[in-house]
Amino acid sequence: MAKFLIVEARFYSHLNDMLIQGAKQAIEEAGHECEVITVPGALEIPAAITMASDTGLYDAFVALGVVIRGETYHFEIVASESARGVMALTLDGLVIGNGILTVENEQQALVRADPQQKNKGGDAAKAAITMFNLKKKLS
Ligand SMILES: Nc1c(NC[C@H](O)[C@H](O)[C@H](O)CO)[nH]c(=O)[nH]c1=O
Ligand SMILES: CC(=O)[C@@H](O)COP(=O)(O)O
Repeated sequence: MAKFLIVEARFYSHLNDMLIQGAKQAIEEAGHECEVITVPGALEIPAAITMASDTGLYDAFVALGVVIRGETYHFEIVASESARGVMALTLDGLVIGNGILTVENEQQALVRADPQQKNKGGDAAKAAITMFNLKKKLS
């Protein structure tokens, strides 16, 4: 059994609750444990994963959040830089499933967050589980 940490950026609570539900279900169905920590926005996710990883308490991470396009260039910064930060950590060897939605509007986010529909939280957790298993096999 492995210890997963869900790092969620609580910018849109109702959407995050759905992402977390899907992710937790996938982790628990696979027989693993999980905890959840909360950060303010998607830009804080990579730093929080780094801090949590440094504790040595966690085997794998799931990044969850929702970035919805607004009127300015800020969307591009939050969407791209959060993904870049998560990707940099994976290339350093951390196991992370990226479930940060980057969408045009709330309706797109709802369909993707809902565990009964696209279940992107569950998909991100399953990706982390697969990569955790691969890391174990290759090390
Ligand atoms: N606009 C969204 C943000 N913006 C906030 C940033 O992520 C960050 O918390 C702030 O710039 C302080 O460092 N975050 C989201 O998760 N989703 C958004 O739509
Ligand atoms: C993701 C965002 O950047 C968004 O929430 C910010 O909106 P705006 O560009 O209208 O300030």
